[in-house]
Amino acid sequence: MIHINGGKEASPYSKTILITGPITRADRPSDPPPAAGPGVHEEATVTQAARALGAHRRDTGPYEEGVVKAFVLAAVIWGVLGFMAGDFIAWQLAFPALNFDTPWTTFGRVRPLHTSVVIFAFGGNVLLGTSLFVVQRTCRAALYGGARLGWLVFGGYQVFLVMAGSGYLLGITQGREYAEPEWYTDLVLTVIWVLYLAQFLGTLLKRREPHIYVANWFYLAFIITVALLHLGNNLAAPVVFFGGESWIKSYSFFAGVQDAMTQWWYGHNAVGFFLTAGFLGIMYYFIPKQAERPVYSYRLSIVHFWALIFLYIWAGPHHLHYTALPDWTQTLGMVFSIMLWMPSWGGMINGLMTLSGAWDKLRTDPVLRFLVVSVAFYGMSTFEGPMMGVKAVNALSHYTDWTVGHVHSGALGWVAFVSFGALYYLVPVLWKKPGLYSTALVSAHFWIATVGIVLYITAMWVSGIMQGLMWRAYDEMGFLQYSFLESVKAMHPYYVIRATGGLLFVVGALIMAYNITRTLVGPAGRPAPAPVPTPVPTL
Ligand code: HEM
Ligand code: HEM
Ligand SMILES: [Cu+2]
Repeated sequence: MIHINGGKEASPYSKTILITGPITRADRPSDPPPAAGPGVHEEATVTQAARALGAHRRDTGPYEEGVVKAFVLAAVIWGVLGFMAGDFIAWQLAFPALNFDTPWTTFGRVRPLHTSVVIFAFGGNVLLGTSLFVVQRTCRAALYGGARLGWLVFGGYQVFLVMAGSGYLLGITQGREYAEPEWYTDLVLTVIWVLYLAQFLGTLLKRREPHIYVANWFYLAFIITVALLHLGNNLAAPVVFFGGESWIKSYSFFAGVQDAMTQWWYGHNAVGFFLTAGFLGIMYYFIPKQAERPVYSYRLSIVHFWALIFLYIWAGPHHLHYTALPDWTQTLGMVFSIMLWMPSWGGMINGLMTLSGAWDKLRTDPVLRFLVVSVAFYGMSTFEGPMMGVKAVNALSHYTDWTVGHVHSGALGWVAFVSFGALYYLVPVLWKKPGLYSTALVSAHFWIATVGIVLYITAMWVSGIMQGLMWRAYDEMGFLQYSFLESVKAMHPYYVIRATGGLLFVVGALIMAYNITRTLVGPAGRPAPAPVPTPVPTL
């Protein structure tokens, strides 16, 4: 049934049609039949959620967008740099001469530079930018703390990134994966993160929309959990407090296997909350917006949220199978890894099925293609992950390139693709352009990057499994059949393929940077092709 404003679902938005029930053909004869599935039955929640999601259609209130623009541009710049660093180390693995025999350019230093730039600089700027955009729009409230706090968070975060990245190249590291910065850089991040939390939470609290849209739940879980992880993992004592050459060096509060577990509690949950929960927030806002459809099932999104955050926290020990970690802890990690498959696929289904009734848009809208394919990659890597969490499988995959392939199907296919989709969505909206400079270039980016990912991960599957099998092969006398060096040599062709795939990914990102730049500086921008008329019933 449809209530025009003034019906029993009294709404502050005049002239707004609020749809509180399943749309039937009788209501709007031109509409396609409602999509099947739980979505159409969750009347109250769906209406609230759809209202939160669509709030800004009616309200162009004074949102703080300057800082969001800055995050978007920073993400593009850091992204290109981080992908280039990744491809550089990929070529180094194929051709070691590229280490150039200087300490600053060796694999050992550039590798953490790569991981930190792509995760924290590219991914981080995407997350901070989109979260500050989404929370304002879905809460119908301007940023708490205003532009001043926003710019403080933005500037402070970039300072942290430069401090961390330059430290790696100079050889300053505490050697904890994905948490390499030393204590003084950690402290800077702590302050910035608290300010960011205050800004996000403050905006939530002053919301004018009663419902807290699910994307904000995911963002909030990301912000709070990353704070806890950061504090727990970085508990360390500087060796010398004042003066001396070693003032930057510190030692962890933990020792031995406890230290290993702390690191992987952090490392695993950095994947779960930085690379997953935050980006699911992006999925839940940008896919419905770009597809112009409501989320497939709002109820599933809530089950998805609680199941995911509850299960993720326990699976960290799968990074330490067959180590000194007690056996029961490893088994716990394995069991929770397998259970994680379910909420992950719940999320994937919710994202994909949001397109029900709008699949045809994939033909004409490459931005939506990025978003949807990212969810497919999310589904793939969250199937592969639980499988690799099984001890018997991990016995083969651990220490091999299979792990690196798994990482990048998540990182390139899911994290980077969903980010590209969000960035392409945001640029015309933020800069108030009729559309992107070129949809054809978005399509080119999509295909080039997709081929790049496929080359990357298939090469890693082959080389990873080959490594694992070569390392465990014995001859009839019981000796190892291959020396380590033989396995390294066997990897060479696959490293070349991976680096070529990486090059394609970089080319794609440069195309994006060009397209976005032309959109910003060019004449008002070429209008996007007229969208295929689609009914937008429940938004
Ligand atoms: C052009 C794109 C990229 C290329 C060519 C690339 C290449 C590489 C290479 C060669 C390594 C080292 C692998 C090893 O030690 O054997 C690596 C590690 C890593 N990269 Fe990338 N990368 C790219 C993009 C990304 C992105 C976008 C992310 C995250 C959002 C990412 C996250 C990581 C992580 C987490 C590792 C560490 C993996 C592990 O320890 O298992 N990479 N990358
Ligand atoms: C249900 C979800 C997932 C599970 C159960 C899972 C499980 C695993 C397992 C078992 C490993 C190998 C540990 C080892 O042998 O050292 C691993 C490594 C990794 N996974 Fe996942 N994974 C999941 C999803 C993802 C996603 C979506 C991403 C990226 C966005 C990701 C990023 C990583 C990274 C970066 C590593 C490498 C860590 C390192 O050794 O440096 N995972 N994961
Ligand atoms: Cu993990």
